[in-house]
Amino acid sequence: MKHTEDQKRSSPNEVKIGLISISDRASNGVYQDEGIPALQSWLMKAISNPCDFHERLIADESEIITETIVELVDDMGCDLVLTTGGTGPSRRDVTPEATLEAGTCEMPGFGEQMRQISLKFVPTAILSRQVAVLREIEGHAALVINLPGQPKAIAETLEGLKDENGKAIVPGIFAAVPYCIDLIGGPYIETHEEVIRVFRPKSALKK
Ligand SMILES: Nc1ncnc2c1ncn2[C@@H]1O[C@H](COP(=O)(O)OP(=O)(O)OP(=O)(O)O)[C@@H](O)[C@H]1O
Ligand SMILES: Nc1nc2c(c(=O)[nH]1)N[C@H]1C(S)=C(S)[C@@H](COP(=O)(O)O)O[C@H]1N2
Repeated sequence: MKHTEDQKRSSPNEVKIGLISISDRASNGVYQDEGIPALQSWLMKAISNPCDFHERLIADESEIITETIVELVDDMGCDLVLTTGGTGPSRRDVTPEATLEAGTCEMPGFGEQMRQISLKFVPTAILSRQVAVLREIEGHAALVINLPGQPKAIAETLEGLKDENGKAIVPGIFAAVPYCIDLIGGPYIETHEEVIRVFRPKSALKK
C-alpha cells in the first residue's frame, strides 16, 4: 500500500469507512442523494469507535465504480467500504460486477443474508444481485459490501428485522462485520447493542 497522510489513524481504534452512492440521477443532480446520508447516519448511530468517513457520489459506470473502490481501499486506507445502488436487473445496474472486479475474494454470505432480510420487507428483494468482497493488497485489506439503492433499505439490511421488544428476528448483516474486520487485520469495532448486536466467538472478545 502507498503511504499517504490519508491512511494515518487519529487513534488506534479509528475505523476508516468508504461510502459510495452509485446513482445516475443523484450524481447528475436530478434528485438529491439520500444514499450517503442514510449510510452515514446509521453507522454513526451504530458504531462506538471514532470513524473517518470518505464519501463518493458517482454514476452507474463500471470502471468508475471499480476505480473508486480501489482508491478508497488502496489510497485512503479504508477498512470497510459500503456501496448503495445499482444492484438490480436494469442494464445500467453494474455495481456487483464492478465490485467483483475490485475484489480479491468473494464473501457470498453477505449477499445471501441481505436477500433473506429484504425478502421480509419486499418480494422484489429477489431482484437484488448484491455481493461482498475482500480487497487484499500488500499490508492492508478491506471488506466491501453492496447495499440496495432504496435509502430505507440501507438500515433494513444493516440492522435486520426486530420484534416490538427490539429482539432480532433476522440478524442484520452488520452483526458479522466487526469480526470479519478483525480477521483481516483491521481495528476492533464495537457497537451500541440497542442498534446492532455484534457476534464474535468468545476467543475473539477483547477483555
Ligand atoms: N442515491 C439515491 N438517493 C435517493 N434515492 C435513491 C438513490 N439511489 C436510488 N434511489 C431510489 O431507489 C430506487 C432503486 O435504486 P436503483 O439503484 O435501482 O436506482 P436506479 O433506478 O438505477 O436509479 P438511478 O438513476 O438513480 O441510478 C431508485 O429508483 C430511487 O427511487
Ligand atoms: N430491504 C430492502 N431491500 C430491497 C428493496 C427494498 O425496498 N428494501 N428493494 C429491492 C429492489 S426493488 C431491487 S430492484 C433490488 C436492487 O436494488 P438497487 O438497484 O436499488 O441496488 O433491491 C431490492 N432490495
